[in-house]
Formats: sequence, structure tokens, C-alpha cells
Amino acid sequence: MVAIAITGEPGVGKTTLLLKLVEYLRSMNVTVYGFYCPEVREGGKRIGFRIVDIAKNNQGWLALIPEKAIEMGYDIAFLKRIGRYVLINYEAEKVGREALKMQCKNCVLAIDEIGPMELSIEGLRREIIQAIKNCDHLLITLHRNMRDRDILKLLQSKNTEIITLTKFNRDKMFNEMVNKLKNEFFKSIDR
Ligand SMILES: Nc1ncnc2c1ncn2[C@@H]1O[C@H](COP(=O)(O)OP(=O)(O)OP(=O)(O)O)[C@@H](O)[C@H]1O
Repeated sequence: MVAIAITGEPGVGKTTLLLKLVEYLRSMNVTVYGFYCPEVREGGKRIGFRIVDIAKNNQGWLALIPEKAIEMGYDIAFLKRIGRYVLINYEAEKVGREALKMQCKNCVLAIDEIGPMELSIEGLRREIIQAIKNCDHLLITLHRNMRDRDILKLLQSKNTEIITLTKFNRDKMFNEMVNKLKNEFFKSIDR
């Protein structure tokens, strides 16, 4: 099995690398499932994060700044806060559950990212744990402050290689990872 977790400082390029690897795997006819959480900006200001199903492109809100959440009709009295954002639990859990349940032989589970927001939604956290347990192969990004013991233990049990991305190594990392996939992933699966 191939299990890779990319970590590093905010804004260093983790999402960019993961999505390039997802595209590469797809171009090689590998099925990739899971989700990613892109930021959304309006007028230069970050207003929140979406959660997007990688395989089916279903999407919803993961988190919003309170004023946007109110503007969109959410009742923020019932929403959990994390930092500057309120979590849109119901939507995030629904999209996440659907995105993570598609397990199949020799498919790759991709998640960007496993971090405080995603893990603050208990239902989503449970789905993430279950998906990691059940997956054949794993490609994720980890928030640098990810301290969830259950998830760390699980990643360790899968011999996950943790790669720290920096602005010094990020340009060569895509090619290194592609070589790694060629050597470890493609050689290990029946095609
Ligand atoms: N190799 C690279 N060279 C130059 N710019 C890059 C590179 N990789 C990513 N970027 C740029 O850096 C910015 C942040 O990238 P990205 O969102 O992938 O980082 P991140 O580590 O996932 O951030 P966050 O921690 O906020 O999720 C983007 O504007 C992206 O285009």
C-alpha cells in the first residue's frame, strides 16, 4: 500500500501538490475518491471554505465567516465557531460522508485537509477515521498542528510517510512523488 501525508506551513503549496497528484493518478486511470477544502475569497477577503467531493464534484460549505453565513440564511446561533469561522456542520458532513464512502480495490483515498475544522465536526471525523481504516491507498494533507491521537496512530499503523513541504523542496516534490508512485504504487497493483 502507498500511504503519504503532506504537511507544512500554511500557504506552502500542500493543496496544489495534492491536486496535481490527483490529476496525475486520474490520467493513469486510477480512481481517486475523497474531498478537498478550497478557500473562497470575495473582493480579496477570505469568506470561508468549501468542501468538494473529488470523484463526483458534489460540494457544500465547510465554514463561513459569520456575516456571510447570516447573509446566506444560516442561523448562526446553532453553529459551532472555530477561529474566525462558523462551521456548516450539516453540509460538510453530508458532502464528506458521500465522498468518503466510495471505497474500491486499488483506489486512492485523497483528503485535503485533515485539520481542526474537519475534525471539529464529529460526524465528519468519524467518517475520516473509518475511511482511513478501510482504504487501500492514501494521499492526504495534514494541518501542521494536527494532534488527533486516534488519527496519528492510525496513520502510523498504515506506515504513512509524512512529507514536510517547504518553499525550498516544493518545486521538485511533484516529480519525486510521481517517481514514488511509479515505484511503489503502480508496481504493486494489478492492472
Ligand atoms: N510550487 C509552487 N510555486 C509557487 N507557488 C506555489 C507553489 N505551490 C503553490 N503555490 C501557490 O501558493 C499559494 C498557496 O498554495 P496552496 O493553497 O496549495 O497552499 P496550502 O499549503 O495548501 O495552503 P493552506 O495551508 O492555506 O491550505 C497558491 O496561490 C498557489 O498557487
